[in-house]
Amino acid sequence: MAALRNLAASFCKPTSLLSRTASVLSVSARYNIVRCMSTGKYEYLLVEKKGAKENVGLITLNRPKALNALCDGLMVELADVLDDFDKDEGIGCLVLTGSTRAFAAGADIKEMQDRTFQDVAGKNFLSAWSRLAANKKPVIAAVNGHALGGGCEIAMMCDIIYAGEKAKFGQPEILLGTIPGAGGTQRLPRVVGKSLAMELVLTGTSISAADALNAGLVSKVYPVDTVVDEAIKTAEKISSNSKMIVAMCKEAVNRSYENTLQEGLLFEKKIFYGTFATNDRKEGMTAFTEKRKANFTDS
Ligand SMILES: CC(C)=CC(=O)SCCNC(=O)CCNC(=O)[C@H](O)C(C)(C)COP(=O)(O)OP(=O)(O)OC[C@H]1O[C@@H](n2cnc3c(N)ncnc32)[C@H](O)[C@@H]1OP(=O)(O)O
Repeated sequence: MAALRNLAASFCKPTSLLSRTASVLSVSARYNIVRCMSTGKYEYLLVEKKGAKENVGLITLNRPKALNALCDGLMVELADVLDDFDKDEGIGCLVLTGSTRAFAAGADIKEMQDRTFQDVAGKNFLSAWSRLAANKKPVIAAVNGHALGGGCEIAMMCDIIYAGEKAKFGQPEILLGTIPGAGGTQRLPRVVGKSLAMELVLTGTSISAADALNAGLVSKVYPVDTVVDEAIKTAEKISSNSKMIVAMCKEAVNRSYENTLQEGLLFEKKIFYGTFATNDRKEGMTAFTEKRKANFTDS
């Protein structure tokens, strides 16, 4: 109960509520999303703190009737929750999950079907989606069921993907007469290679969790009912490290996708040197030599 009260309080802080309302209103206005924020509850998400130290933020996509289709309102709420968790100093890592049947079946086709070129290009459709990829704190996707189209793309925006045994990954946009718009033609080939990515985006077929593991799209596969708990366990391990050093490490790995190897190695070295300006680097090495557990202060 105390945890719930804390969570509610953190989401109801006047500044947080104001900024959340402002960001929702600005994006909502562009897409004519009519939604009541006055209750402080999310319409499309469940948000909890997990782990023995409540240092893991669990975000559950909660639009079951539409298989968690990623409508504009849901993506705005997701961006909003990410902002809140980013500001929360007690949270070190996030887990993003859906239902047993679907992580997410893609962008909301019914919402998209009547949009024109002017609507999508002029109003910068999918702009709220990039918030997840830009998150400073690590995010683990715990995927069960369908992760299709935008569902596969938001899983790929996460830093680690754990899959339940029955998960399915695919980019079926071609079957709708369009192409992926949130990274399916860009992130996917970098992860699974050109041949498999081409096959998936050009045929619209999906692959199993086992094949996704083989291809390197996911790092681990678990029984369906344990994947979220396993993700939380890993998130707790990450959260027990220095948040500052974790963010630096995440940024260094992400640079490997953007840079040449030489530029990446240079960037890594600079970040590595940078850790020597922190108290946590000093504490980590001191704790090792004193044979005790490090007590990081995120400074
Ligand atoms: C990000 C960008 C730029 C693009 C995209 O993501 S485009 C979307 C890509 N995704 C897809 O094309 C997948 C669409 N969904 C399906 O193919 C199927 O729903 C399924 C294979 C995931 C599951 O099939 P199943 O027979 O088990 O279930 P359904 O009866 O088809 O679905 C249940 C319920 O959910 C609604 N639904 C499912 N996916 C979406 C979606 N992407 N957008 C909107 N609504 C979706 C589906 O219509 C049905 O609801 P109703 O019974 O009320 O119609």
